[in-house]
Amino acid sequence: MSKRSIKIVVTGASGQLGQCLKSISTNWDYSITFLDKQNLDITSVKQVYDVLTTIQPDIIINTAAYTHVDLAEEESDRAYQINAEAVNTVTRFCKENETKLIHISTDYVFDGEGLEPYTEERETNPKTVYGASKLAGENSILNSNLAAFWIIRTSWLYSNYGKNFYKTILDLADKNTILSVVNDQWGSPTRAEELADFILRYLPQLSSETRGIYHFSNSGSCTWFDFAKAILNKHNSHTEITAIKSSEFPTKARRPSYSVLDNSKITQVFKYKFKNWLDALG
Ligand SMILES: NC(=O)C1=CN([C@@H]2O[C@H](COP(=O)(O)OP(=O)(O)OC[C@H]3O[C@@H](n4cnc5c(N)ncnc54)[C@H](OP(=O)(O)O)[C@@H]3O)[C@@H](O)[C@H]2O)C=CC1
Ligand SMILES: Cc1cn([C@H]2C[C@H](O)[C@@H](COP(=O)(O)OP(=O)(O)O[C@H]3O[C@@H](C)C(=O)[C@@H](O)[C@H]3O)O2)c(=O)[nH]c1=O
Repeated sequence: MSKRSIKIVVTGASGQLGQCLKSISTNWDYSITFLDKQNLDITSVKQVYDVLTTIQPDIIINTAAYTHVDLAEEESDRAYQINAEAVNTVTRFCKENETKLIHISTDYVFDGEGLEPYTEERETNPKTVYGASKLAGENSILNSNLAAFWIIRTSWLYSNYGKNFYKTILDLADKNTILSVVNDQWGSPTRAEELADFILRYLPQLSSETRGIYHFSNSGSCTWFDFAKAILNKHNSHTEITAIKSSEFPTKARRPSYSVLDNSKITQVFKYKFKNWLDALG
């Protein structure tokens, strides 16, 4: 399949990753249709079939998701509808139409009790509704026996688009708030533009040979406190910041203490070189 002929649909197009994909899409010779929730609500089986049958994409990049980690604890049904049932519908469409699927998942599928980076083979054990609903989405793809799919688990995504920790910290700093940030949860911040670039650059290699789960995160690890400090540094902000324990920042959903992803499979399979998280922050 030549690059020019690849027809792609991006779901959840007005979200963070969707907007990153759109912002760099002109660098590529693909025919990409960006569909936000108004144009394609993935929880509507009829819309999924009507819209996608009309477009007949070669590849669907599913960035649509319910990502409100705390609210999901109260809106479990909605989280499962979007992150699990709708993923099942999209997967069914892909299977029936021989469409390839790139689906995005999360480090929160792990319980965070590990002490070393999580490989793709490691047992999952989500502790939050968000994580469990995303895992259910992964499982519907894995159980479908779809010929060509990538499930890309990423972590701590940030960019200038949408809502994310990076922007929240800058907003709080702007308001001159004294920041208190947890220093006992470890992970790997991942620049969303880098993930978007990886997806568009490597998608011609999506095939039955490369199908499977992949971990994509910038290399190295830090705590949310380290990340916040680096964000403030980058923006020459002198806002005061204190390291606190998770117990001092109670949230509805308990985040994993350690959710660093081992990204070496992508390096091995695609010869891809990840940036360190601090270098990626710039
Ligand atoms: N953000 C992060 O830190 C991380 C994200 N991920 C995963 O990466 C993917 C992209 O995340 P990100 O872009 O940051 O998330 P966003 O929340 O920014 O984007 C998700 C988009 O999906 C849309 N959406 C929600 N419900 C539906 C629906 N029924 N039909 C169609 N679209 C819908 C949302 O619209 P609306 O907001 O209007 O509901 C939103 O625009 C997700 O799968 C997420 O789970 C993984 C690890 C880290
Ligand atoms: C804003 C803020 C957060 N925190 C803590 C709360 C939490 O434990 C941690 C992260 O905060 P957030 O709620 O912004 O991040 P959170 O929504 O948990 O981010 C997650 O989003 C989902 C979608 C994913 O898939 C994950 O990879 C991850 O990126 O930092 C502070 O300690 N101080 C603060 O001022």
